[in-house]
Amino acid sequence: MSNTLLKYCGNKTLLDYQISLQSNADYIGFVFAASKRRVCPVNASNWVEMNPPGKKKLVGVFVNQPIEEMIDTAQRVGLDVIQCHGDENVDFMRRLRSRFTGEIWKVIHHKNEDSVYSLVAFQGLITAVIVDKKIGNQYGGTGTSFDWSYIPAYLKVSKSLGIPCIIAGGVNDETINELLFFQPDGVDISTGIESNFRKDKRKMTLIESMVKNHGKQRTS
Ligand SMILES: O=C(O)c1ccccc1NCC(=O)[C@H](O)[C@H](O)COP(=O)(O)O
Repeated sequence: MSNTLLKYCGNKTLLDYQISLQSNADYIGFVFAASKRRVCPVNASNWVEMNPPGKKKLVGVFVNQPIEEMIDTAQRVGLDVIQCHGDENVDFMRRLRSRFTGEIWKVIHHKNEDSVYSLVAFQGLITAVIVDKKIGNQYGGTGTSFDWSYIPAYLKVSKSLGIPCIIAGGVNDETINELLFFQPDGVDISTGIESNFRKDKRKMTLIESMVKNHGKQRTS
């Protein structure tokens, strides 16, 4: 079996969430930030109450939002992970760390080599890093990849900090084999598991078989 962590993000309806629940994903994400995938905490909390996530962990995605809002949403929905997907700085992350006992993930929007080393400043404050692509004021969910030749550098730095490195942006059934070649710790997908803006079970199954087969090749 592959040990690559899998997160399915941007679950926008009860049906999306139920489809993700039936998948082999480790993490299920809700976007609580400005986005076409934004969900309201009351709806997400009702869905979770009706369909408890079992062993899967719930992730809330936020972009430059107040800590109080993150904590309220985390408590209401029962989030295991707060994912800061904006321009949150070290001081903000330190304050969040002192208020939230669960996992905290921080995005790095890859621009250039400096982006790789910007991760070091968050040492001790975050439990995983997500590397993603930002386009204009679209902080995530763009369906577009950053320059993957930088992945080995991100993996090296995150390993030295003792945290997993999760790759996001433009991952789908046509690109995932190329990504798995780099052996990331985790993969985060939103657009690539959708058809007509709704989560697609068939695409998830295809991606999961590729992740599983890749794991087999690595260990045999
Ligand atoms: O998904 C969004 O709409 C979104 C909007 C604003 C900030 C973050 C967002 N998504 C965060 C994620 O974790 C996505 O899975 C990640 O950006 C990858 O997206 P995609 O390229 O669509 O697979």
